[in-house]
Formats: sequence, C-alpha cells, structure tokens
Amino acid sequence: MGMQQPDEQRAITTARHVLSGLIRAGIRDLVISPGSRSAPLAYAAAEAEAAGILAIHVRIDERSAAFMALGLSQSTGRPVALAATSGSAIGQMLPAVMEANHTATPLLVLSADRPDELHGTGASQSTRQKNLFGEHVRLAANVAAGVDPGDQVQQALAALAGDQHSAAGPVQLNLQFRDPLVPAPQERIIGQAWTAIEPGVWQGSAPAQQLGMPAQDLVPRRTVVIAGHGAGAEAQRFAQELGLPLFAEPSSNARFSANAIGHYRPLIAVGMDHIERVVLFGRPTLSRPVGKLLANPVIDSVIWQPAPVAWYEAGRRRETPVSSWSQLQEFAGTGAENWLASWQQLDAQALQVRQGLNHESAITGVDVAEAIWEHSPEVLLLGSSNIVRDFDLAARPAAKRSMAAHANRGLAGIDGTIATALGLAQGSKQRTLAVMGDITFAHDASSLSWTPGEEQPRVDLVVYNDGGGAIFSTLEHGAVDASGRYANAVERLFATPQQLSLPALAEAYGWQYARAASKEELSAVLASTQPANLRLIEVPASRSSLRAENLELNQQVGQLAWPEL
Ligand SMILES: Cc1ncc(C[n+]2csc(CCOP(=O)(O)OP(=O)(O)O)c2C)c(N)n1
Ligand SMILES: C=C(O[C@H]1C=C[C@H](C(=O)CCC(=O)O)[C@@H](C(=O)O)[C@@H]1O)C(=O)O
Ligand SMILES: [Mg+2]
Repeated sequence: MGMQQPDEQRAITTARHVLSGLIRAGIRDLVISPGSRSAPLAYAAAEAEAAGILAIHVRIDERSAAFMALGLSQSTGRPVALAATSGSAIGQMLPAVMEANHTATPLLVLSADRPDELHGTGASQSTRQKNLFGEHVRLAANVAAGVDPGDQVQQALAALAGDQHSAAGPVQLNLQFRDPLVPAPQERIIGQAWTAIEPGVWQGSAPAQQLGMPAQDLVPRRTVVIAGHGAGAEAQRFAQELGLPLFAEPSSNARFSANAIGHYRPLIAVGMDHIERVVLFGRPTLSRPVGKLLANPVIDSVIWQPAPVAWYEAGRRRETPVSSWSQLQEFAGTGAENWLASWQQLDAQALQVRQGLNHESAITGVDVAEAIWEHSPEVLLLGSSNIVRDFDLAARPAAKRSMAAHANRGLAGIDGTIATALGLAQGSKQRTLAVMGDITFAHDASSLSWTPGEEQPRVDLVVYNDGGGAIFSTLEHGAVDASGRYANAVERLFATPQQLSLPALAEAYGWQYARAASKEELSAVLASTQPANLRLIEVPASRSSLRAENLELNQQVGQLAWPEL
C-alpha cells in the first residue's frame, strides 16, 4: 500500500476529477476493460454511474472496446471515453484509434500507467505508452501521479472537438496512477460528490456550414457530383438543386434521390469522355474508376470543404479552390440539356444488364444488398470488401426513406465491424443491421460476447458466407489464380478459406441464429419481428464464379452507347 497521501494527490481523486470534467463537458459514455492500474477510473466511473450521470460499457477485449466506442461516438454525436490498464491493453486500441483519426471520430483514450518512479525498474506491465498512438491522435497528454489533471482535461476536450484547423478526432490522456488504487475504507459507491456535478451538453466542433441559396444565371455544364464516405445530405441537395448526376457511395448518406446513378462505377467507362467537371463531397473509397475520373487531367475538380483529417493533404491534388457555396455552384453550373437524363437512361440500361446476368450462387451479394436496402433499417453498418460494393451497385437511389448508413471507410479495415455495430446500436437505441463478409465476421467474432447484466442492443448481423475473401478474385490476383502459375497460393494466402460453424458461434455467444439461402428468405427473416435482441443471420453463398460475373458486368455495361436524347 502507498504512504498516506494528501487527498488531492490520491489516484481515485485524480480519476474523479478527470471523469467529472468529461461529464461536465457532455461526455456520457465510458467503455472500460478490466485492469488494476485503471482501477481508480473504474471505481470513480461506478460512482458516477450510480449517480446517474455516466453509462459504463464493459468489454473484455480492449480492441473490441475501442471499436464499440467508435460506433457509440458516431451514433451519439459526442466523444466516448475508453479506459484500460497499462501495457499491451492500450495497444489493442490502436486499430480503432487509427480509424477514428481517418474519420474524425472523437474518442478519448484514458490510458492508465505506472508512475514515473516505477518505469525502468522492471515493474510489471510498464512500457513507454505516453505517445503510443503517434500521429493518429490529435493530442497525447500525460498526467503525472498526484498532479491535478484539470489543464490536461481541458486540452483534451478542445482537441476532441477540433476547430477550423484540425478536425475532431481521437485523443490520449495518459494517467499515471500511484498506489493505493482503491477507495479509502470509509468510501462507498454512493455518497461521493457526484450529485453536485451538472452534466453538460457536448458542444462539439463548429456547426455545419450554412449553405447559401442557389446562385442565379449558372452556366449549363456537364458536371458530375461525387459523394464519398461522410459526404452527407448537402451533397444530395447540391446535385438536386443544380440538376446534376450524383455518384453516391452507400455510406455517403446522399443516396436517396433520383439524381443518384446506381451503376455509376461501371458506367464511368461509358461517360468519362463526356464529363467536363467534378465536384467532390466526402471521401470516395470504393472504386478505381472514380479514382481514374478524379485523376483525369482534362477534367477540373473541386473538393468541397475537405475535412482536415488525413484524407487530402494540401497540394497533393489538382483542384480549383472555392471558398463559398455560391462559388461552388458557379464552378459546377447547372446540368446541361439531357445531361442528367442521359445518365439516368444509362443507369436503367445497366440495371437490365445486371439483372440479365447468370449467377452460380443461389443468392448474390447484390441480392443481399437489395433485400437489406428495401428493408431500410434505421441504422445500417456496411462491412468492407465486396458487400459495401454490392450496395454501391444495388442500393436503388430514392429509397423509401433515408437511413443512417455507416461504414469503417477511414481505412477500409475488416477489423472491429461487429463491435462497431454493437456501439452504433447502443448509441442510437435503434435496431441496427450490420452486414459483412465471412472473413470480416471471423476477424471480429470475439466481439459477439456481451457483458451479462448490461442492456443488450438490438442487432441483426447478416453474414454473407462465401467461404473466404472473395474480393481478391475480382482484383488482379484473380488473374494470377486463374493462370495456375502460383498453384493454390492465391486461394490459400489471399482468400484464406474458412469453415466456421456460425450456428455453433451463435450458440456459444448467446445469439439467435437464422439462415437465409435466397433473397426472398432473407427479406422474410428481416421482416419477421424477433424478440431476440442479438440475431446472427447467415447467408450461405458461393464465390467460385464471382470473377467471371464481375468481368461480364463491366464488359457489357462498358459497351453501352452514350444516349442520343
Ligand atoms: C484489418 C484488415 N485486414 C486485412 C484487410 C485486407 N482485406 C480486405 S478485404 C479482405 C477479405 C474480406 O473477406 P470477406 O469479409 O469474406 O468479404 P468478401 O471479400 O468475401 O466479400 C481482406 C483480408 C483489411 N482491409 N483490413
Ligand atoms: C483487399 C484490399 O483492398 C482492395 C479492395 C478493393 C479495391 C478495388 O480495387 C476494388 C475494385 C475497384 O476499385 O473497382 C482495391 C484498390 O483500391 O485497389 C483495394 O486495395 C486490401 O487488402 O487492401
Ligand atoms: Mg467472403
């Protein structure tokens, strides 16, 4: 036990100061994993939760905890605090912190640490963790043992919110706790001064830019609008006001109007020579044709309000600078005669091509996307790899109603997808549908675990199980595989086939299991109201002919003639 310390220097006093500062600023959620060095935070959090001003979410695995916090933050619109003990536990948070950096999501890592006097003495679980996340955090601040954390807490809150020069994003507050790590003998979970804390409302970063009224006398142009991840409704409004075709990725949340061209990806090959200008909202992350379009030297492009996260580094792109909504509209112009109608006609033709293709699998990823898009869940999480691209093809614009579509597109990782879904569901308090591939599911299967006694979120987890990473067959690796020059290396080293039993995993983790072998069966399962909060829905599929089907779609759509309207 440590020597008798003045109260203000005790570890639990520091923890109380940190958490009360966060709660006053509007933070309401703490995701915590078990540990002793982080015990002062655990006890202080238990007190705050007992006072009704903090919600604690317990997760065994810190990697899973961090991705759950990512989902919680994105669905609540406020930062989420993360706490874990010292050592490799903090290192587990790096993947989610990297994703938070690239999607400007405010996560606050409260990393418990040994006091300086224990470092370098061979003490257990001690490492240099003060700057563990490097450039992936907006700020890494350290609170030495026994020191008032007030200043660092305020610095951390400012960095979480971001400003006009730096986007919101993750922050690390390293807290060096000296023994004793437990409350004093006379202290109890109820009765601390938490009732005197006035919970605040998170102010966050600057409010969304006020968009101007439509500019007058715009020049008719052949401009397309691209809405990448994070684009939002303003991209849709922009395209609608100017009558322009919109290439909207499914996680752009701008795909709910007739301006959205569903099959834009294969159609770019048909229309590239007709495009004069591009206006980009958000960050496109799905396809090489969009990359080619943005890199085309004869097409002027503008990025609207690039988020100051590590997406676009100044000067690394050729674009026309604009600083106002009306300037943006003047750059884009209004849709030239028949410009939007031509793209809409091509889209209809491409849909016919796609629907005419033969598929070996009884149900394709696009079938799954169509069934889910028509089901229109309140909250949708799209896994990386093929399934998000299947939605990119199949998510019919002008869906019945908009939904909150999410995806970890900051780094397009297949990690932490289940945990992110749990966080989205817990934060939104709405039934959340997460859809992913089988390797993505396998990568995060341990996140199926739920902490007994904690309120269960409502999640439908749809797994498109084609027995491996099918996307590689659609890339250049598929050609290497087909050549036989590397034997079965591509199948073994890239597709990483798996034979997981999803019913057994559902049973093991207490999820209800359902199976849907056709689009109709999937629609019926989704429509059925189930008492079970946690439902795992397996869609068994085949990937053997995916490469050929993709090549056929691109080849047939690519041959469509530009309409003569
Ligand atoms: C953390 C992480 N590891 C590896 C990758 C590379 N990767 C991208 S897609 C993929 C396979 C995904 O397989 P699955 O989830 O079954 O989807 P499918 O390709 O079959 O649609 C992999 C390994 C990644 N993006 N992120
Ligand atoms: C599998 C990985 O990511 C790759 C996934 C698909 C991208 C792609 O080319 C999709 C098809 C298209 O763009 O039309 C591919 C890319 O952007 O080149 C990604 O690298 C991975 O391990 O990185
Ligand atoms: Mg797969």
